[in-house]
Amino acid sequence: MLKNIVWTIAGSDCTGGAGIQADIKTIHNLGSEACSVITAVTAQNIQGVHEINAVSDDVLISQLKALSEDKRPSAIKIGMLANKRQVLLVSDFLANAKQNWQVSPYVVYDPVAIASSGGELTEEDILPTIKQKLLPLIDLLTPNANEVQRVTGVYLIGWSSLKEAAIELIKMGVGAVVIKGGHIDIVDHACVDYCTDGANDYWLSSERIESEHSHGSGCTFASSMAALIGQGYLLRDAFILSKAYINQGIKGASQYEGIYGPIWQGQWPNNITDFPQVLTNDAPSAQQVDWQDDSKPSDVFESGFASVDTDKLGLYPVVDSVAWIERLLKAGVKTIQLRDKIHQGQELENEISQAVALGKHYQARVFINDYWQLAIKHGAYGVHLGQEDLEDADLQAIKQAGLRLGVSTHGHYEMVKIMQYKPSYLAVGAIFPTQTKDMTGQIQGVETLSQLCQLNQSIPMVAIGGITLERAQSVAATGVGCIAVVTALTQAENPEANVAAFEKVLACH
Ligand SMILES: Cc1ncc(COP(=O)(O)OP(=O)(O)O)c(N)n1
Ligand SMILES: Cc1nc(C(=O)O)sc1CCOP(=O)(O)O
Ligand SMILES: [Mg+2]
Repeated sequence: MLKNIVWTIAGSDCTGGAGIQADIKTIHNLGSEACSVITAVTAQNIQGVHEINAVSDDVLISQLKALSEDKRPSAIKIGMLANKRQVLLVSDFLANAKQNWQVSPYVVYDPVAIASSGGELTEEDILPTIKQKLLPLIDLLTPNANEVQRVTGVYLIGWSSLKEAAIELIKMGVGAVVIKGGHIDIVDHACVDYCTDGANDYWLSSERIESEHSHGSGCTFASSMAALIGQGYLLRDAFILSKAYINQGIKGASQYEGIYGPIWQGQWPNNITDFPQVLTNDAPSAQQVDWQDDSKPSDVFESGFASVDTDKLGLYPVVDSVAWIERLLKAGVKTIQLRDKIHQGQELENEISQAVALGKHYQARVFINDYWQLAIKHGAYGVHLGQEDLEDADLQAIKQAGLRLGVSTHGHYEMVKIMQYKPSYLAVGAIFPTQTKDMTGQIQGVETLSQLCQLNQSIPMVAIGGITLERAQSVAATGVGCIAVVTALTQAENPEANVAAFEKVLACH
C-alpha cells in the first residue's frame, strides 16, 4: 500500500529529542512516510543551544528540488528556519507548490522562535519576514504562549485572550491555529489547548502532567498534526489525536533519567486515559478550568443514561415509517429506529405512538430520531440525537423519563466529547459514502471505526453509513457490535433475507 508522504523542513537536533529527528519518528510512527529538508545543524544539549549552522541556500534548495521531483507530500511541517534568506526561499517554494502542484500540500508551521531549552534558534530577527512572506501560506500555525505573544503582541491572561490572539493570527493569513497550552498559566493543574479555523472553535483540557521531560513536544505535536491531516483526518480529529500523542509521549518519557529529557514519540495513541477532555459549556471539565464565566454545573453529567442492557445491539434498521417498523420487527429485528423526516403535527405523533406500541408488542428497542419530547410523551424505549439536536434538547428530561439516549458522532473529537454525557450508545458515521444523507468530509472508514472501538470500551457502539451486506463483515470485525442501515434493507429485493444475513455476520463477532 502507498504511504502518505509528509515532509519536515526543520533543523537537526543532535540530541535526537526535537527538530528533524523528532519529526521523522513522529511521522513514521503515526503511519506516514517521512522525508526531510534540513535547514540547519544545531549543536545542543540539556544546557542549551551551543551552535547553529544554517545550511547554505543551495543546500536548502537542492533538497526541496530533489523531493519535489518524486516525493510530493500531502502535508509539510515547517520547524526551524535559521535566517531571513531561508524564510524567503521556503516561502517562494511554497507559493509555487500551492499554485502549480496538482495536489496542494497542507502546510503546518511550528514557529520555533525560541528553543524550549531557552536558546535562540535564529541568527537574527526574522519575525517581520515571517509575518509578511510565510504566514499567508500557512494552513495551520501551532504556536506556544511565548510565540503567540511575540507574533501578535497579545498576552494570554484569560481564556478569551486565546481567541483574541487566534483572530489576529488568522488576520495575518494563516488558515487555522492551535495555541498550545503547555506554557499557559491561567490555571496550574490543567493544560488547555485551543484550535480554531476562524469558523469553528475546539477546546481541549488535560490534567497537567508533572514532568521535566518535554523536550521536542512542540515539534512532535506539529508533525503529528501534519501526518494526520495528510492522512485525511479532520482538523478537530487531528487536534485531539495529536494531544493524546503528546500526553502519551510525556508519560512515556518519565523513564528517562536527568533533567529536560525528550518526550517519547510512541505508537498510535489508543489508550483513552491519554486523551484530553473536550471542553463544552456546563461540562465538569470546563468548570475545573473556569472556562466560561457564565457556565453553571449541569446535573446531566452526574450519572449515565439508562442502559440498553447489552453491549451488542445487533442489526439496527433506521426506517421512515410504521409500516417498515412492523415488517422488520416481524422479521426478528430487536433494535430499530423511526427516522421520520416527512410527517408533522398529529400525523407524526401518531407514527411515533404506533412505533412505540409495536416495540412493546414485539419486545424490541424502538428509538425515536430527533423528536425527544414526543418520545418521552409516548414512553419510547429511547431517543436518537445528532450533534446539532443536542444543543436544543433537554437531556436531563430524557434521562429523568428513563429513556435511553443514542448520539451520532463523526470521529475522535466528537466521540470523546460525547463520552462525557455517558449516553446509552454512541453511533459512528459515516463509515462509507452514503446516498441517504450528505456526509461529505465525514467518511470514517473501517480503520477509524476500529480505533474508536478500541478507545471506547465502556459505551455500546453503533456503526452507520453506506453499510451493505458485502461490507458488513469488515465492519463487524472492528468489534462494533451493532450495524445501523437504511438502504441495505429498504432498497433490498428481499429485506427479510437481508435481516437474517446481517444477523449471521454479526453473530460471528
Ligand atoms: C444510529 C444512527 N446514527 C446516526 C444517525 C444520524 O442522526 P443525526 O446526525 O441527528 O441525523 P438525522 O438522522 O437526524 O438526519 C441516526 N439517525 N441514527
Ligand atoms: C442517517 C445517517 N446518519 C449517518 C451518520 O453518519 O450520522 S449516515 C446516515 C445514512 C445511513 O444510510 P445508509 O445505510 O443508506 O447509508
Ligand atoms: Mg437528528
